[in-house]
Amino acid sequence: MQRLRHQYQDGERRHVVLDGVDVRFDRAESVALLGASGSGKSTLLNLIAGIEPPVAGQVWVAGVELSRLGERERTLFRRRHIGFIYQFFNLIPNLTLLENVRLPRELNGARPREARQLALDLLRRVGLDDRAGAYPEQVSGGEQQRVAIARALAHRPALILADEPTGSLDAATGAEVLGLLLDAVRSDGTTLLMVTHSESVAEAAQRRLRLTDGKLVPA
Ligand SMILES: Nc1ncnc2c1ncn2[C@@H]1O[C@H](COP(=O)(O)OP(=O)(O)OP(=O)(O)O)[C@@H](O)[C@H]1O
Repeated sequence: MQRLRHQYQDGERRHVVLDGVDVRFDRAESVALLGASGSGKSTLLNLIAGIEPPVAGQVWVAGVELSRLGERERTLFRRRHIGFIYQFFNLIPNLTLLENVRLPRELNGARPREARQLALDLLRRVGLDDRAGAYPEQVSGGEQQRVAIARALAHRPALILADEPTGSLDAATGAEVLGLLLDAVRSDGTTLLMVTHSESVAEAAQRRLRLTDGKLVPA
């Protein structure tokens, strides 16, 4: 990302959230993003995902500068190259765990059999292949987050954006979920950028950055 700037209009006032953010993430790197509430962490993730275009500056992901893409292309790009993990899992409630995990692969055009096999492999990897036919509400929060990780990995993304992935889990379950994410970084060469308020989660990442006054600084 280069000289990223973003602001929101608040009536007459301009609220500058990002004020010249320059950063580069490498393959197979895990980065924790810290910052006070309202410092712009979610805004930064949205810009990196191409959900919102920055007011100024450039975002490059997997060799592509996102502002060169139209909105539909950005959606396809996101589906292909970025995995998302949220604090509250965001699984689709009326799909089974297996169906949740196979969906991204199918949206990217994989054959149903291939998508199913990969989804089963991923559920095995997070230790939940025996619950493949269950629905999200039938499993615990930690298990739902493990499924969300399997889902985020299904299309082999270059980048995983995780917004407080352990924020709603107890310490032991959070540590387990974090371990799975870091495994993906090591074994798949994925880049992981995760927002966290937890110092212990941040300590587990290779690099720690803090958003403060619109700038990104080492933490
Ligand atoms: N769509 C919007 N319109 C106007 N202001 C916004 C919008 N989205 C965010 N903001 C403002 O921009 C600032 C940064 O918000 P953002 O959600 O990125 O912070 P955050 O660091 O993720 O906070 P938290 O840790 O509480 O989730 C906040 O002051 C917020 O009120």
